[in-house]
Amino acid sequence: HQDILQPITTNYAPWTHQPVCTEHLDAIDSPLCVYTNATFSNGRGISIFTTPQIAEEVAELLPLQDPAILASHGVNPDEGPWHVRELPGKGMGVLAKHDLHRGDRITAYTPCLLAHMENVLSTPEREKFWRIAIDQLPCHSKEHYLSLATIYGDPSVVNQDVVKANAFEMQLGGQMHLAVFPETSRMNHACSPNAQYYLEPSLLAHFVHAARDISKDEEITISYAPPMQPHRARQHYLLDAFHFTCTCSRCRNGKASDMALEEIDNLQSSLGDWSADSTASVKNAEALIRKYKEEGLDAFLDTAYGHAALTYNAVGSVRGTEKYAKLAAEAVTFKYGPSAAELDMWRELESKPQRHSSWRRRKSIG
Ligand SMILES: C[S@@+](CC[C@H](N)C(=O)[O-])C[C@H]1O[C@@H](n2cnc3c(N)ncnc32)[C@H](O)[C@@H]1O
Repeated sequence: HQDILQPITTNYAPWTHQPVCTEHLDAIDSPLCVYTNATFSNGRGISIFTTPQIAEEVAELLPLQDPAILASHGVNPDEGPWHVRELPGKGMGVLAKHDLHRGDRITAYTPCLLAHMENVLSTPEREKFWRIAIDQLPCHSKEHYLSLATIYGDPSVVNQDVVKANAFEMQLGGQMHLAVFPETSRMNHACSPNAQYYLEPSLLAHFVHAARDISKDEEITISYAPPMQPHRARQHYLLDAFHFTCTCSRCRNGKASDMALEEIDNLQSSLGDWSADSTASVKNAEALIRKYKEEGLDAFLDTAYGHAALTYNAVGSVRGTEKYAKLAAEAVTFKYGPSAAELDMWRELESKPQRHSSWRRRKSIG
């Protein structure tokens, strides 16, 4: 009975349970196994359904090697500047506990489930393994997971249903995985969201920051759908993937929002045209930023700020370049995280505008 009484052993370290595996799957040339660390991050726990090779890579990541690393990055706090409430027509939602400023961190959490994206297993087979993954989590995490929203409401596939309604995609070991972050899962969608998220796979974490100022008791929203797609395409995507009809401000005025997108598109084409007869101008760059803000697209301003930085540099304005390269870097950080590849370029442009290939390239245009 010793084994039964002590199911948690160190034999599989850092995993606390013996991995449970499928047979070899030819399509991915590997089995997939459930790996659980039930003590992860002060007993929050984490279960990963992935290949043995990727599990080895994950086991080497800092959060599994050094228990203090997540806390030092402010990940998995006990509480944050938000609370959950029932909202008319949306189920639960997340509201701001107090006023928030653009750039403030809202949530930072690790997932309780990470599952390799595949279409090899049958639905019942996948459910069997994902159920083991969730069952092996500490009680409070399992309960939290099973309390989340579902799409179909079919209890026989509840573990997949929760993933369908709540998962984000996270790249691990070169393969896409689905990740469920229970706290962040309560955030609803808006096509003009006031918050922006990014994933940091090296920390196994998901971060959300305010994309503009948010008032106390205002709902905190993120975008589930590509925000620059036309109204019909966004609606279609949300209905198909999440089974709801979006009634956000941009969707209530679908025609106006499509016209604004067209204007944005035209301005971006003009600013991206480096030929001699380009209509690019700093006036157009400023108009583009205004248009993004009017549409509530603050979370996606990196593109507009980037155009502005290059346009100001192209007419030899160091001040304009510095201002917008800095804002572009900041917007990129909110959207892709502090290790985003584009950051170096904007920082370089901000510190040495004259060295950039765009310097005075349109010196005749004002
Ligand atoms: C990730 S969950 C968001 C939290 C969810 N409202 C809850 O009660 O847990 C996704 C589900 O929330 C609902 N939802 C999200 N955004 C919505 C919106 N803008 N309008 C209506 N329902 C929404 C949909 O049912 C969707 O499938």
